[in-house]
Amino acid sequence: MRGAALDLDAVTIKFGDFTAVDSVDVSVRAGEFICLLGPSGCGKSTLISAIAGFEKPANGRIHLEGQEIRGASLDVGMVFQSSEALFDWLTIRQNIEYGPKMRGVAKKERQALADEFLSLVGLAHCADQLPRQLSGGMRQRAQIARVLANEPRVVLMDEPFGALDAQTRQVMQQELDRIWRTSGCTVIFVTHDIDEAIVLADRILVMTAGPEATIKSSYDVDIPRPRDEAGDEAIALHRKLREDIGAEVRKALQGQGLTQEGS
Ligand SMILES: Nc1ncnc2c1ncn2[C@@H]1O[C@H](COP(=O)(O)OP(=O)(O)OP(=O)(O)O)[C@@H](O)[C@H]1O
Repeated sequence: MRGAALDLDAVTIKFGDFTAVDSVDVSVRAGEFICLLGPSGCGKSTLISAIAGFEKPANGRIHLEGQEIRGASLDVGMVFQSSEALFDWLTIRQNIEYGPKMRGVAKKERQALADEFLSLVGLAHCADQLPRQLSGGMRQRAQIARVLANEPRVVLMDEPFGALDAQTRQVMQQELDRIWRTSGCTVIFVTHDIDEAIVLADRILVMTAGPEATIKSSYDVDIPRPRDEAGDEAIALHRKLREDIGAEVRKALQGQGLTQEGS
């Protein structure tokens, strides 16, 4: 699997007269791990929906390795927060084989793909179970395997660990770090959790409060992997990000009339 470069050029996304995202410019390197942070409701999901080809920008363009993204494609996979995205009547193996089957991959080859990704996410022993028989963390691993079995070049993740308890979340972050390095794909990961972004990202992008949200700042994370969120560098970066995002959250709350100016 090979990651793809992405170029977002003046991307604006509207819902009717409402401009959710305004003029976003971002270049992502092939194989890069980007985390997207920002106040609740600023437009993170909207932006990655446009990269997935689910939303069409009102202005601007998104290119994957120079090809304009005009709709959903197998090059871009999406992992959602809810593991209900799995088909609950299919076994884990059948869920993983579903995408390859739909694109006409022969039975033997898709069985091999399923074996490869079941083993990559550590679920080989659960292949024949149904999603409801697995824990939340295991279901999220199955979702990741299902997406990777389509051999995407870019994986978009919308708060994939948001519903997990703190311990499971930490294990899943370590697992994702390993899976990403093995698979080589480009990842864009939406999260509310600053520590999660610090542990995972090559680069963290902070969005402004919406409407008309855009990219406010970009932080290269040069801390050696595997990372410890309690290390000095991580703590210093956490502080900077908290201030940066906090200013946007206050703006968003003021916009909703919920705080006084300067509070
Ligand atoms: N289909 C839609 N129709 C109209 N407005 C929408 C639609 N989808 C999103 N919005 C609006 O666009 C803005 C951005 O929403 P979005 O879900 O992208 O934010 P977010 O940063 O992902 O939020 P959160 O962090 O809470 O998940 C919000 O004001 C939201 O109400």
